[in-house]
Amino acid sequence: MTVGHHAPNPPTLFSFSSPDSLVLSLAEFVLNAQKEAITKKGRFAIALSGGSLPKQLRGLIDNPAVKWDKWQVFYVDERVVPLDHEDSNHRACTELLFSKVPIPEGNIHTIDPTLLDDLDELSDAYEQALIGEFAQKDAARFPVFDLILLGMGPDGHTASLFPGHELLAENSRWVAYLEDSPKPPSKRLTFTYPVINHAARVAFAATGKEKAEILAKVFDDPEAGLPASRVRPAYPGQLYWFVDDAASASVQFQKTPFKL
Ligand SMILES: O=C1O[C@H](COP(=O)(O)O)[C@@H](O)[C@H](O)[C@H]1O
Repeated sequence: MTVGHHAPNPPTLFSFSSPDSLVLSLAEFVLNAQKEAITKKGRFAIALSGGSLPKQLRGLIDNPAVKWDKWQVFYVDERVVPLDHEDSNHRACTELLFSKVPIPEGNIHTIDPTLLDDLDELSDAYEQALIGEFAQKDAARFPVFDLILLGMGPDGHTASLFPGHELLAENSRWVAYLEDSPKPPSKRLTFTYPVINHAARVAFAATGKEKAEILAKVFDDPEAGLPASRVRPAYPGQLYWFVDDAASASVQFQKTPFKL
């Protein structure tokens, strides 16, 4: 990727009147990213969030166009709990998506559940898994995911990057941990902005009127520096938002009719 001196591309905001149209369009969008990635590189590197995101991916289930064997899946953030714990993002993605599709287990990169007692080791090991997938880390290089899918909490957090937290300023580590998450559980691992903002495409999915006030702030007051506003993929990366009309009701920023 040539980052150069270009300003980041502006975000594209898609707002849908029904949950089903959002889900179907998001599936179409993921498939388009998958096709482009497989054509170029023979595999599709994608990172998923937890929270409400996994259920928005149900349009991929029973979809014959998905090349599951080509997917390499990482988690944007993960709670430091066993993989079958009810708070685990991996568990949520497995229950709502992976258990229903033929993805090879080895293509899903979870945190190492044997390292839950040592957060340094746990985050280093996850960073090593990224390095293994994306070649050697050096000062000038970052992993370039084909697609990173994010959610946004009602406080404007994304991944496990929370308003006012020191990790918002992390600019060298790819994976970091926190022990003071304001949203339980308190111990978490998260991709940092250097990873999120070097993806080829980043897409948020956020729905419901409880997200309306914060979504307006993210779009119309980006200087406030909310975690979700700080997602600005480096050029030529693209940023998309898939929201419903309830969430976008107060946003002044221009909405775009969905098309690929
Ligand atoms: O704690 C988390 O929250 C965010 C947002 O969740 P949502 O339920 O409001 O969509 C999520 O994206 C992240 O992966 C998760 O760990």
